[in-house]
Amino acid sequence: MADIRLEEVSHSYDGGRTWALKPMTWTWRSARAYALLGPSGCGKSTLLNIVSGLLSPTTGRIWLDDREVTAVPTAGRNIAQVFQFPVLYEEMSVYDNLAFPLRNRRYPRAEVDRRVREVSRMLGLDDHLGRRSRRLDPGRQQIVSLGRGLVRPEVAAVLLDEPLTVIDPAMKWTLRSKLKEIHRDTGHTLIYVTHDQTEALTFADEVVVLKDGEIVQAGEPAELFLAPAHEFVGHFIGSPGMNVLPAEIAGGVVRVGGTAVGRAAGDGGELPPGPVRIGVRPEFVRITAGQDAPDAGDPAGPGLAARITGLDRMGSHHLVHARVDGHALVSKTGPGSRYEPGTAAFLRFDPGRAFLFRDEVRCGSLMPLEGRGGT
Ligand SMILES: Nc1ncnc2c1ncn2[C@@H]1O[C@H](COP(=O)(O)OP(=O)(O)OP(=O)(O)O)[C@@H](O)[C@H]1O
Repeated sequence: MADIRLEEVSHSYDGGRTWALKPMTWTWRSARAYALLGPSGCGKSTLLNIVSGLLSPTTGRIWLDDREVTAVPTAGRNIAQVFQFPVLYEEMSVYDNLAFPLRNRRYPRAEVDRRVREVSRMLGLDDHLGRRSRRLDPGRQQIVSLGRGLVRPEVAAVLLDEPLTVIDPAMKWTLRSKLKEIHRDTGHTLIYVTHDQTEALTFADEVVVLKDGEIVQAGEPAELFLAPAHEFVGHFIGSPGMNVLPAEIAGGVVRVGGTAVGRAAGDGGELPPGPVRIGVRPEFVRITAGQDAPDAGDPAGPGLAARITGLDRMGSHHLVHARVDGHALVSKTGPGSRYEPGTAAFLRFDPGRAFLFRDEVRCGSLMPLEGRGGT
């Protein structure tokens, strides 16, 4: 196994008019499980095909540890790839399909048998080993494809391009946890492409978020949720996504309308005055109204004046919709909360959970005003 390092790798399909991948320097570390997450057309498959060697990058170099493989074709890279739809020899048995990548590389017969049976057991294929692949339903065929990707013990990485698309939803959960188990057992480097945040967050040690051919953030699932580095990550991950509220910095204080909501703490030093956007997830917006409303003497201040505009009862929680200074905001509250549309309310943000963005990129955090507990 090896680290896979991309150095200034980019790709254009139209001679440089548009870029499916913008110059990217990034290392996939050995033995980690990655999810490559992003919307349709953001460049996920392009990136994967460059790693596997199916596609030659327009610029840049690719390394497996200290061996450069930019010009090495797929077969010489020792990387397995599983696609969205089954890729099998339909006339071969399931056993022979699983054995194929090993026999092709001249593994000893006993080793072939041992690995095939191991993978078959892990993926629940034991009862189907003798059947012809074309006789299986498409879901089971895809599981065999997955097995073919996982059967070789020494691959540098297994690349999975939306591999569970044809699998029915109930089976998806089982297979995803199976993949995690297999990852724990084999220590393969896995790169799993998906546009589904749940799939990415539940599967990966590290999630790499791609937008318009660029990595906008990479980190552990909790990091992406708790501290989005880009507004896109705030919107794309989370349900519903992060709220964004236009504000202004003056004298180090952040104001929404006329109300001071906190101090600006820059990620890389003091933030210059001017417009900024506050990003805060619905989970971290506290809403108070009616009898719960803070009185004027509350040392934390009353919070941001808002008006409740709607309530969605979601079963496990409520989504309270409000308007603040002409902007819509959502708060996630407990299932028993009673907020009446049309009533006045106050909003506060959990300290350390509201961030400041300029040009969509995080530039700082919203800190409590001196001597106050929060917004
Ligand atoms: N063979 C090709 N020829 C020309 N343009 C292409 C080709 N393949 C992809 N593209 C373009 O490159 C961009 C990135 O596509 P890519 O398939 O890598 O994205 P993706 O994130 O994998 O999308 P999806 O989730 O829909 O598969 C898109 O604008 C797409 O239209």
